[in-house]
Amino acid sequence: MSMIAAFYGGKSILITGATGFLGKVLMEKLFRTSPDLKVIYILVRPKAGQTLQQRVFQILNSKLFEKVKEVCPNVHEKIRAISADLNQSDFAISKEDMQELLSYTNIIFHCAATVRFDDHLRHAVQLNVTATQQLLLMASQMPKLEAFIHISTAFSNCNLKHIDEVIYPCPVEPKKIIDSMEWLDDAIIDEITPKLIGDRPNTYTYTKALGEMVVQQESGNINIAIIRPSIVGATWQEPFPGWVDNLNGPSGLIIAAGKGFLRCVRATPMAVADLIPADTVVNLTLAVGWYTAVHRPKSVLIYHCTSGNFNPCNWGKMALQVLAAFEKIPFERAFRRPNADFTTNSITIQYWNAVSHRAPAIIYDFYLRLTGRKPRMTKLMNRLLRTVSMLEYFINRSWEWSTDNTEMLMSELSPEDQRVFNFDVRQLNWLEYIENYVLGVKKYLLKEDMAGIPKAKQHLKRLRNIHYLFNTALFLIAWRLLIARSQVARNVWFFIVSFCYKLLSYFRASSTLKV
Ligand SMILES: CCCCCCCCCCCCCCCCCCCCCCCCCCCCCC(=O)SCCNC(=O)CCNC(=O)[C@H](O)C(C)(C)COP(=O)(O)OP(=O)(O)OC[C@H]1O[C@@H](n2cnc3c(N)ncnc32)[C@H](O)[C@@H]1OP(=O)(O)O
Ligand SMILES: NC(=O)C1=CN([C@@H]2O[C@H](COP(=O)(O)OP(=O)(O)OC[C@H]3O[C@@H](n4cnc5c(N)ncnc54)[C@H](OP(=O)(O)O)[C@@H]3O)[C@@H](O)[C@H]2O)C=CC1
Repeated sequence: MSMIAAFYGGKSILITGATGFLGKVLMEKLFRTSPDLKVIYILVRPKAGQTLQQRVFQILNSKLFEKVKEVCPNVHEKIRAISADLNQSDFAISKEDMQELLSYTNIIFHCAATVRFDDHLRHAVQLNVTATQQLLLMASQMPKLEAFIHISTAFSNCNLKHIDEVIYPCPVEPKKIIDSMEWLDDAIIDEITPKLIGDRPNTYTYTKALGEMVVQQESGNINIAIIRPSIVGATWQEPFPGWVDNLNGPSGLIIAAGKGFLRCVRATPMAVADLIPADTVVNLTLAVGWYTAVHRPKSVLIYHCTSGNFNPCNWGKMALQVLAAFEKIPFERAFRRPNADFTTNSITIQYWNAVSHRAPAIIYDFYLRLTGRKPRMTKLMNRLLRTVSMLEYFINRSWEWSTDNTEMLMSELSPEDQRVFNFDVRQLNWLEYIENYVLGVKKYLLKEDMAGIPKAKQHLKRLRNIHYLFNTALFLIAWRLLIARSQVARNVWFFIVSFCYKLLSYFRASSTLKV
């Protein structure tokens, strides 16, 4: 019997960010392995014209929850969606709901965050720092609370090369930042943002670091732990391989590459691609929840959830694996054939962006205009290149994360728990994982039918022929223009033609002699 699964039995669990990518996988695993848990409270905001109930209904009816419904048929009775907006004071939770949360919650998993790299500092601070502070205040009033698990990111200290499982202080205290956001206007915040984030690449990593400081400062008597996952990718094994439901991290780029929009990037092939499957993060998170509640460590323990030091794979190798997966599982209606060129040179990437990305987009838009349709490719390409430029920081560097706490926890688990809550990525086969990832992107993000694969392969063949034809025509035109203008080019051309002619005569003569 799994001790961790048994631990969550009968518990009231509060999850923030349960409608997000990681939150859903966390909720699914909890219901599947501990169907006898009492209730999961989720803080949800109404969104895109959907009520809370509609949002919960949509989640429970997704493919992700198919297995859960078998082991926990009354799952919908065990989810209690609470209307909340983490941007509001007291999260805009009603008095009755707040009272219920304070009275019964045993465990908190704090997953909610803004993960946008370019979010305005005010908003990023509100969600990633102030909301964390407010949640800790709530937690301090919960008599039955056993553990508070905060999800941060391995990149909260990406300004360092070697990162230990400790909290590194930021120069300006989080409380001062929170206060200043209340009275500074947007223009001033914009001006001071680069100074505040310093050598971090964006407001996301900076505010996640501030969030960790808040956790440490406000921990009081609460049993707290912090999980720092690296780049979270599709599920590896559970509930099934390849599940993914948003474009963050590599998923959007896999689409862009598979559809042939993105063919080259400024990336370092040898840099470590520290991807971590979502189910691995969730397994570690649940194990940490159990360990923190049962063993009550004296200080806030931090757990790195990374793959680099256990089972490293670099971007170069990963891109080749992605390309190999596209051969087997092509995406429908690709714009161009997938390709993966890497350069670290900023001039080369400018050239490639012009020739390989912008020029085909402009030509395609010209074709759309000619055929009476609205041009859209140039706009799409510009947005894609902007996105890629924001990810460049992470694909041109390698980091070392120490994993002493994570390894310690692994050794504390019983063999059964190590199996049920597996977070040992040494067992991960990257080739297999990437293939399932690409399959998952095709099925769950693009919603493409597997039956369309032969047609997609045909389409790629056609694109390859068009590519060869186009290049040959371009070469002949360029050469013809050159010959018309340059004596040297003409001499080279006549030399090549006469050389080929002589070679042909020689072979013809020697074959006649043999006969
Ligand atoms: C698995 C291996 C990968 C290999 C890739 C394929 C290789 C094949 C060969 C290809 C050729 C070369 C490619 C090689 C690629 C090399 C490897 C790249 C791997 C990618 C590495 C990712 C690194 C991530 C680092 C993360 C570190 C921190 C991790 C965390 O803690 S948090 C989670 C990370 N957060 C995010 O990812 C959020 C990022 N997104 C944003 O911040 C914003 O969306 C934005 C980029 C600023 C854009 O904002 P906008 O206001 O412009 O609008 P919007 O958000 O509505 O989106 C605009 C359109 O762009 C689409 N989109 C959004 N995100 C992505 C994305 N990550 N990739 C691609 N496209 C994205 C969005 O859908 C919109 O589309 P539209 O509606 O059609 O306009
Ligand atoms: N994905 C990744 O690569 C990594 C993620 N992480 C961390 O993991 C955690 C989860 O990330 P992930 O699941 O990928 O992110 P998502 O963007 O998928 O989910 C974010 C969640 O936060 C909720 N949320 C955002 N704003 C509010 C608000 N004002 N009120 C209530 N809820 C809100 C969202 O709700 P709604 O559905 O209403 O928008 C959603 O449920 C984050 O803390 C992130 O920093 C760490 C490392 C890597």
